[in-house]
Amino acid sequence: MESSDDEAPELVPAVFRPVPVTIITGYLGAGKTTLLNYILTEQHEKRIAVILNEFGEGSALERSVAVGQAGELYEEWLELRNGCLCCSVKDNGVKAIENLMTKRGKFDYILLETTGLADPGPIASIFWLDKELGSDIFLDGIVTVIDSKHGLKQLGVKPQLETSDECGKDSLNEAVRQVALADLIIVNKVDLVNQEQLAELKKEIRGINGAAELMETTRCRVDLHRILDQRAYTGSAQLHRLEKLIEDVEAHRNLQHLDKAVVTVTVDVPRAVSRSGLDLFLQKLLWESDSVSSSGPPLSIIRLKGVVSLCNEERPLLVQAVYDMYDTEPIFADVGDSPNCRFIFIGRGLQKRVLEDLFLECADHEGSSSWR
Ligand SMILES: Nc1nc2c(ncn2[C@@H]2O[C@H](COP(=O)(O)OP(=O)(O)OP(=O)(O)O)[C@@H](O)[C@H]2O)c(=O)[nH]1
Ligand SMILES: [Zn+2]
Repeated sequence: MESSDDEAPELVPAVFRPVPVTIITGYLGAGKTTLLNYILTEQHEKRIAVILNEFGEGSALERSVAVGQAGELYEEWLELRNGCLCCSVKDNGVKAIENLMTKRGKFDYILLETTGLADPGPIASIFWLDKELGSDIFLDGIVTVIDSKHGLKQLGVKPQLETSDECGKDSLNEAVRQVALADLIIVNKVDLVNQEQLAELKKEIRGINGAAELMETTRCRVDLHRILDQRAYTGSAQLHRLEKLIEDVEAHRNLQHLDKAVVTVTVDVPRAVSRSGLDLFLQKLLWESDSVSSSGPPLSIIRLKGVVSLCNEERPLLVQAVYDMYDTEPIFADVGDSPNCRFIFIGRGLQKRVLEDLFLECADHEGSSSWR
């Protein structure tokens, strides 16, 4: 067949908006699938795609399902490579999402359920690492479900003995990592415990992550508006959110024990920072943490959020990190005459003073930085 120049294209490419992804994590049996099903049946506004990441015995399959408004399902099964969970999860996660993206336009939200033993960090980082995917989708937030009855035991009230696994990553209890990385924590199965047990668990959770929102549920029945569209990793709303978070963290400060493995610490400095100073600070903190604290326990960051005023810039910068990866985004907010830099750090071996000193040491740094 011949084609002529004046032939009009039959299809005009649709303009898609980036799709938000909410990661649902939580220890074995906490209620992740219950939450997923609840969301799928309760909400009627969005067309939701689901990626399940079940590493069951024998059948290592990853499944992604897109649910249309009319209830129709689009299913996708992906074979998972054998091998170490934390190493393969990124590749497979990317694969699952890419597969799903071929059905773009059929859904406007993605829920991703991790296996109960997964560290959500590597999965969350997919959305930052892959710039191509980054224009299609973005991380909306991490929701961690906790079993009220077994949560304390799973968190290991005493800090775990730290050993190394094959991946060279020291094995911090996965349940603790899930709590540390959460933007929203659902304390589920409250029907199975009494008030004292619940209070003790909440205290433990707050001791680890003082910055996440916390909700109590039975069968994960929650107000869906508080789960979906959190925008925990993007946008100007973060400034106000962060202010509130810092208040919350400070309010829970007395719950934090020094011997705790993972804690939340806030730092608030009433000054601006140079762009290269900020990069230097983040790089030292996240990539060269061994050299940061000379005394005390080794420092490691699991999660970081911050809003900083930059020298010679009107717009402040939103800073986010998950483990050793960080990202920055200018936000629309007026810093006015009182520039400042505020951070929330969640991690191990964190001392407010050490973090403040490191920041001040880097703040005026001028020079080229190859990383932005
Ligand atoms: N009593 C009680 N049981 C619950 C509640 N929420 C969930 N369950 C039950 O707990 C069990 C585990 O729930 P799931 O939703 O499958 O948990 P999950 O986190 O997806 O589990 P895995 O995927 O195996 O890690 C199921 O039998 C649920 O019916 C609750 O609030 N109270
Ligand atoms: Zn499940």
